[in-house]
Amino acid sequence: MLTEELRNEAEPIIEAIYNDTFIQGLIHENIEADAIIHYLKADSLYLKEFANLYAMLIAKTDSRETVKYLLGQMEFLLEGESEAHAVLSQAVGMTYEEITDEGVWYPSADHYIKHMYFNALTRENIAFTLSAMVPCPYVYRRLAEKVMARHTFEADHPYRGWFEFYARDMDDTLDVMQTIIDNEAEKMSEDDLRQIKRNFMESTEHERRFFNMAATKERWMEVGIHV
Ligand SMILES: Cc1ncc(CN)c(N)n1
Repeated sequence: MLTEELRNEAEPIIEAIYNDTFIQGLIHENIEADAIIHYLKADSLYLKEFANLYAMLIAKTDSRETVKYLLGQMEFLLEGESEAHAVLSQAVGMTYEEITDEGVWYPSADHYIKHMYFNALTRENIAFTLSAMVPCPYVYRRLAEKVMARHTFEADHPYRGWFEFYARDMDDTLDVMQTIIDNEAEKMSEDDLRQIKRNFMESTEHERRFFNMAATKERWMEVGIHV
């Protein structure tokens, strides 16, 4: 199936994310507090836009079942993955609200989100946007699986809860998204299939860039334009 092929092709990028500074910093508890704060400021806005994208897809589908699924996903996102974010904000000794009362819009997060909006705004078939959205739950679950398989965390490890949150089955999310994509892919032209694949692989790389954006505390050059 198409999504199985995509998951296999994404594996080396996810392995690279595992070896990059941010995840290694969480595992070895030597990540800078500023990098975590940078991540949370960006991620709070990212999740808000992700919920908006689900809303756009609701308007495009005529399947009641898909509408119910998308609404459920919005609900979950509007919780903002608070459990995972709480682990990180606790580790830096601040509340999530303090850190994210002004979320900040950094270049790599901007690129990732606009990649998804481009598909939502130019394609009627929701499979195109979903193929750009599915690496969001998939990469995090695959990363957490790798970490939990390779490391044993003490009960008091500050980031254990973060990995456990994402290792916990997001199966229903992923299965539904992947089923919709695989079903739509059956009827697609070669060109459209290439676009579906590009969307998925680019978003997988955007996930890597997002973590590196936080690790390097990436900002816009023109500070006057952005906070
Ligand atoms: C950028 C990003 N990608 C994925 C996730 C996990 N849903 C997240 N919280 N943030």
